[in-house]
Amino acid sequence: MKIVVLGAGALGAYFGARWQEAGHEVINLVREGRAEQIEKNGLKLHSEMGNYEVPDPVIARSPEEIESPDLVFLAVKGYHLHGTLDWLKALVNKGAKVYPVLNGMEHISILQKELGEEAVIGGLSYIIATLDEAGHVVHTSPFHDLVFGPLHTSQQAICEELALACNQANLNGTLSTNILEDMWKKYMFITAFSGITTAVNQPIGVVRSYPQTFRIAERILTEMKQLANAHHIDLTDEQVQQAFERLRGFDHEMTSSMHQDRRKGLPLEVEHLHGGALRLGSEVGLSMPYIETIHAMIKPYEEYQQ
Ligand SMILES: NC(=O)C1=CN([C@@H]2O[C@H](COP(=O)(O)OP(=O)(O)OC[C@H]3O[C@@H](n4cnc5c(N)ncnc54)[C@H](OP(=O)(O)O)[C@@H]3O)[C@@H](O)[C@H]2O)C=CC1
Ligand SMILES: CC(C)(CO)C(=O)C(=O)O
Repeated sequence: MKIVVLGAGALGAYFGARWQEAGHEVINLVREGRAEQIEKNGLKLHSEMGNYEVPDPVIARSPEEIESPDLVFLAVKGYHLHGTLDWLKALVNKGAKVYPVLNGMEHISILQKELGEEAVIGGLSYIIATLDEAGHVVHTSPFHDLVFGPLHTSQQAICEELALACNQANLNGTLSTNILEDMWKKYMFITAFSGITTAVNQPIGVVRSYPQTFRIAERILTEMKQLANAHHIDLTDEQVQQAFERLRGFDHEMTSSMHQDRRKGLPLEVEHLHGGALRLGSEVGLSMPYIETIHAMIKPYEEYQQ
């Protein structure tokens, strides 16, 4: 497959390198700063699942340099989504479908509105990855999972092609039969996990040792389940409990990517995740006091620089 990685940061560069390792054609469509970093330092993965250095990372600085793309793997932060729309439109006009892996849900309707419903595949990822000072990927989880599935009937073939590409690569790819439900399940989980760890500024083990604090995570899961139900997605109380058990089972030091960003003084995706949930709630007249409080607590750190 010919895959364009738009957002060749921690997650995008990781999966792009894995596809390239498996023999697929991968082009990193990047802005100037990242282009210079990759040209200077190369593209390396330091990974629990196997280190890898991309022999000749392919870089493009504009979609005009790219012919006949099959797929755009979109892995920017929520607050950078609008800045990618012109490049995405150019690539969709050249025939590409877009596979976004951003946490959250709001980006899907924005992308569908801007690019057309046929262009946007559903998707998500489970991985823990970050960039080091050289711009190399540091992958610290034993999982590196991609889930994707059609949001439009015309997308079955490209999803099957992607499933094949994932099978050939050193990663776990799943072609979902209900991608919307899978995305909402992750949205429910990440809103609670990133919300509580970022607001408290502690990893999950510390949160768990204060039952009254940990209970807030369960309340957020419940509010997200109600939100999903109000949007006709059939999440259940049992799935809330499974997500809560997952938080119970994490290692003491485990934390969310949003909390890692807070620790590094980087901008936070709170508006895309928690703000997005509140906007989706107000569309259906649902009040979500725990999410509203967590959103308000994290908001002052949104643009925080240490
Ligand atoms: N990291 C993780 O472990 C996980 C992340 N996610 C989700 O994946 C998404 C990406 O996260 P992550 O990889 O950590 O983020 P990073 O910040 O590491 O990478 C994002 C990249 O997007 C690039 N970018 C931003 N705007 C543009 C643009 N207009 N054109 C080209 N490139 C652009 C940035 O480059 P530049 O240097 O130019 O700013 C940066 O390299 C987020 O939504 C996150 O929630 C989900 C699961 C786990
Ligand atoms: C839950 C986790 C760690 C797994 O992908 C994640 O998505 C994040 O923290 O952003």
